[in-house]
Amino acid sequence: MAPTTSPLADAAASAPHGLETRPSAAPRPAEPTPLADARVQLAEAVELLGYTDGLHQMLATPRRELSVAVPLRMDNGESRLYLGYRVQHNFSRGPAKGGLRYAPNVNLDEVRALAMWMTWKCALLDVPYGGAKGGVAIDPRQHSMAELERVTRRYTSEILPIIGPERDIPAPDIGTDEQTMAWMMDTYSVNSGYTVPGIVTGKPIALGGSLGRASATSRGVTHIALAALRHAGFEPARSTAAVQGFGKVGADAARFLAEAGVRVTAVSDQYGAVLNTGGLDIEALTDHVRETGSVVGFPGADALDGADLLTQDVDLLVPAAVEGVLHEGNAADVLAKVIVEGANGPTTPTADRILRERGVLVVPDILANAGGVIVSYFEWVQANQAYWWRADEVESRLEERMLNAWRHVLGYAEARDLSLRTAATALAVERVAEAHRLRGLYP
Ligand SMILES: NC(=O)C1=CN([C@@H]2O[C@H](COP(=O)(O)OP(=O)(O)OC[C@H]3O[C@@H](n4cnc5c(N)ncnc54)[C@H](OP(=O)(O)O)[C@@H]3O)[C@@H](O)[C@H]2O)C=CC1
Ligand SMILES: O=C(O)CCC(=O)C(=O)O
Repeated sequence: MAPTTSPLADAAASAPHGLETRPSAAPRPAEPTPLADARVQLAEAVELLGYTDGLHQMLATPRRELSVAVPLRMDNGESRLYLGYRVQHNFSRGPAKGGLRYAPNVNLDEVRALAMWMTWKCALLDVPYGGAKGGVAIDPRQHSMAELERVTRRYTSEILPIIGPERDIPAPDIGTDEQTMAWMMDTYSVNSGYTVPGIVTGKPIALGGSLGRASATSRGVTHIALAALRHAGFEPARSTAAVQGFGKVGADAARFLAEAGVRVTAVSDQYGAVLNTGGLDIEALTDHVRETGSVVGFPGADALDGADLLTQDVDLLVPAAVEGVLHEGNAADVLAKVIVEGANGPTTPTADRILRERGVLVVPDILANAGGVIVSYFEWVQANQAYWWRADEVESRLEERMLNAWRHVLGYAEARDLSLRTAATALAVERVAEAHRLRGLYP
């Protein structure tokens, strides 16, 4: 029988009574925003590549943006109205691709930034997509499964004119999951008159999803984290780590790191953090989160302030929650020597500069968390061919692509004395600009 509440709503319903969300970091100084951060990163790459202002403008500007109103009839009969967005930043290399986020603070500028990062990520990993992102400004924890289904179907209907397996292919992001993708696929298919599995990725396996997609981002983060630790002179089996965010990316990243021998000493979620310097039992912690809805109160650890997670004395820090958590107000206090960005946009340009000056190796989001879109690409290929691969095939192809990209970015950065972020962005931007040039769109 179909469940009547979502896993997210279940978690909220069972969260310890009175638990409040906590800031993910010490308060970030007022501006800039993720969009400003993304634009600074692009400008640095453009300067390095010596591009014209016209090409810079072309690369900076989303090709298509749609804002939609999403009315919701609540279970109690009341009505609400939510705002939703889909931004297609670029499709010069193929259909636009990127996740759908449900979070209360979603806004158009944030979605624009996330869409731009998707363009660079897809180009860097050489998957044949452009970049897109979507969002609805809604807190999924405040809604029943039935309400989330209605919101998802309505949002999908509103953006239907601009999505499609050859146009723009959504996937899960913060606050959405494979059930969300199943509703999107059904809504699109009903409107098409036939089943279109290639319209979304991150679907349930039973609907044509790929083995290995659910854990792909975290596996990719782990491949990169182990390579980066070794590059920085750390033996993973003697290293320690802290992970911010215990959702789809953070929880599995903590598990895979622990399986690789890394001592994961601290993790956090919206409600707070937990610390055990001897190493957290990630399996027991996962059970605790399933039962209570939060890492807070885990009996095998001490309580820690969420903001303090980022400044723990560990070798590796994996921010895997939201943007802008490492900023000029806390970058100097970070003790980790390696940062691997599971989240999109967790480090501001000012923090990047401070961390680089302090010798901290920052592996940027567009490389570190690309495992998700790589296996989304595999899923789309499998769905379009109606032929599915074994889990070990998916995982070995994922590892090969991640490590090839790591070596490529590292080599480019070292040859030019660049940060990994500037190197990765420049490599990606160059590929997108080349596509523009070949298609005749060079201004
Ligand atoms: N899912 C994917 O395949 C990919 C995701 N990403 C990026 O990874 C990051 C996490 O996404 P994902 O794991 O999918 O999302 P989830 O919704 O599954 O998990 C998000 C996690 O972050 C925590 N969190 C949310 N807001 C805050 C906050 N303000 N402060 C502290 N913690 C917070 C949540 O806490 P709580 O559990 O209490 O809600 C949760 O643990 C995002 O930046 C996303 O864009 C990047 C590539 C692919
Ligand atoms: O799997 C995808 O298509 C995109 C995942 C995503 O949103 C991201 O990489 O940020």
